[in-house]
Amino acid sequence: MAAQTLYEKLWSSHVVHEEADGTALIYIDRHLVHEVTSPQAFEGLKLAGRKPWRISSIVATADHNTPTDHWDLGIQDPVSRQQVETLDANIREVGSLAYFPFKDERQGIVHVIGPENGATLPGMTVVCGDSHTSTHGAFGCLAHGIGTSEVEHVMATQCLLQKKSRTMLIKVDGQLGKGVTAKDIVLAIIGKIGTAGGTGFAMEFGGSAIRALSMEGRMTICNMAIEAGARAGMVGVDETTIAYLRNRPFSPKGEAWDQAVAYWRTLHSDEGAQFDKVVELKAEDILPQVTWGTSPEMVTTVDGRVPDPAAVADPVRREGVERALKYMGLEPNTPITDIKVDQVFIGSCTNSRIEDLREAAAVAKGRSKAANVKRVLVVPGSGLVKRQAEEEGLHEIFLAAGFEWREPGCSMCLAMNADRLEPGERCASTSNRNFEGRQGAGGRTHLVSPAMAAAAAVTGHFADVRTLA
Ligand SMILES: CC(C)[C@H](C(=O)O)[C@@H](O)C(=O)O
Ligand code: SF4
Repeated sequence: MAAQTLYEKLWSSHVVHEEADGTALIYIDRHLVHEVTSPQAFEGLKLAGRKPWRISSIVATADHNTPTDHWDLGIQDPVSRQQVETLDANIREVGSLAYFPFKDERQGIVHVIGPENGATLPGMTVVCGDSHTSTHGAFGCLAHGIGTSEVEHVMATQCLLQKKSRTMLIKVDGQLGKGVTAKDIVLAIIGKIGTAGGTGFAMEFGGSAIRALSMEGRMTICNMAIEAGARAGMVGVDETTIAYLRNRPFSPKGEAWDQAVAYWRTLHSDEGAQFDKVVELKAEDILPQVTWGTSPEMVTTVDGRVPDPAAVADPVRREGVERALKYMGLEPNTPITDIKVDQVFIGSCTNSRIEDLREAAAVAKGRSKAANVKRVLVVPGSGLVKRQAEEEGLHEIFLAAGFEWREPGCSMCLAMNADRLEPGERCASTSNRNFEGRQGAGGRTHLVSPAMAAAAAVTGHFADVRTLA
C-alpha cells in the first residue's frame, strides 16, 4: 500500500459514507461536552424526541462559567449558575461515560480532563463544541472543534459531516534552547505562517524537536493549531504517548491494553508519505515569544520591538498594525522588555497542566510579585493537576511569591466568570487568544509561555526568562 499520512489513516478508518464531491460522514468515537455549547443541542434532541446515539461516547465537565475562588459560596453569577445547572440536569437525564461537575475533584477544563483521564486515546475521532478541541490531536487522534448544531447532530447520529482536508507537515528539527518551550514553538509557527496559514489543512507536527516534547508540550502545540487556521492539529504516536496513557482511568487494561498499543504504534505518517505542504523550522532559531497585537500572529521575540506601521509596505497590513497598537496602547519601536504589565494569568487549556505549573514555579521560586503588578492568577487546568501541584509544593512557591492559587477552570482566558481585566489593563497571559476584549472589555492581552509569564510577574515587565533562570 502507498505510504499514508497519519491524517489519511485516521480519516479512512472513520468514513461511514462518502459522496462524489468528497463530502463524507465520519464516525465519532469521543464526544466531549461543556456547559456553553451543549444546552441548545440537548434541547433540540429533546424536541425531536431523540436520545443520544451512544451515551458512552460522552465525557462532560463544567469549566467556562465556574468560579475559581470561594467554591463554598457556589456560583454567584445567575447566568453562569443557570448554564452549569442546565448541564447538570441534561447529563442527569441522558447519561454519559463520565461527568465531572462543578466542585468534583476531577473537574477541569475540557481539554485537560479528556487526556488526563484516558478518555482521549490514539486513533479516535474526538469532537467538542469548542474550537480548541485540536488539543487532543497530540495523541494521534483526529480532533475537531464543532458548532452547537453539530453537537446535536453528533449526539443524534454519532456522525459528523466533513470534507477531507489537505495535509500540512510542520517539521521542527533540532534542540530547543534553555527557557524555550512548546508555547514558543507554536507562537513562532503562527508568526511564520500567519493565522490563515493553515486554512483548509489538517496539520501534523513532526521533527526531532516535537518528538522530544512531553505530552503536555505536544498538547500546547496542537491546542493552537486552530489559531493557525488549521482544521485539526496532530502528532504521531510514539513511546511518549503510550507511557502517558498507561493506567489512566479510561485507558484499556490487561490484554485490551496490549492490543490497543499494537494498533496505536501504527498511528504515525509512514516513511515517504506525501503532504500537500511542508513547513520547516529550526528549533535553535526559536527564542521566547511575546505577542504585541490583537491576533496570535502579531508576535515577536522577547529581544524584539513593537513594530512600526510606517515600515509596513502593504496598506491593509499597515492599517491592521496601527489599529492593534492603538488598542494595545503601544508606541512603535518600543522594546518588548520595556512593556509593563498590570496582571498575569497562568492557566487555560494551552498552559495549565502540571509541566506548565512546574515551569512557572521554577521562575517564581525565591522571587516575589513586582510591586506594579496588581494580581497574578495561577489557575490549574483540573482538580487532578491542582492536587499534583500541591503534592509537589508548587502552590507554596506561588503563594510565597504573592501569586493567587485558584480552583480549576477556564478563568481569565476568556472572562466568562468573575476573573477579568479592567479596561486598559495589560496582561501577560499563557492562554491562546489575544483578541480585543478577550480577557475583559478593554483588556490588553500578550500571549507568552508559563515561564515568561512568571518572569513578567516577578519583574513587572516582559523579561527574557533566560536571564532569570
Ligand atoms: C465558549 C467556547 C465556545 C469557545 C470556543 O469555542 O473556543 C471558548 O472555549 C473559547 O476559547 O473562545
Ligand atoms: S481555557 Fe480558554 S481557550 Fe480553552 S476552552 Fe476554556 S475558554 Fe476556550
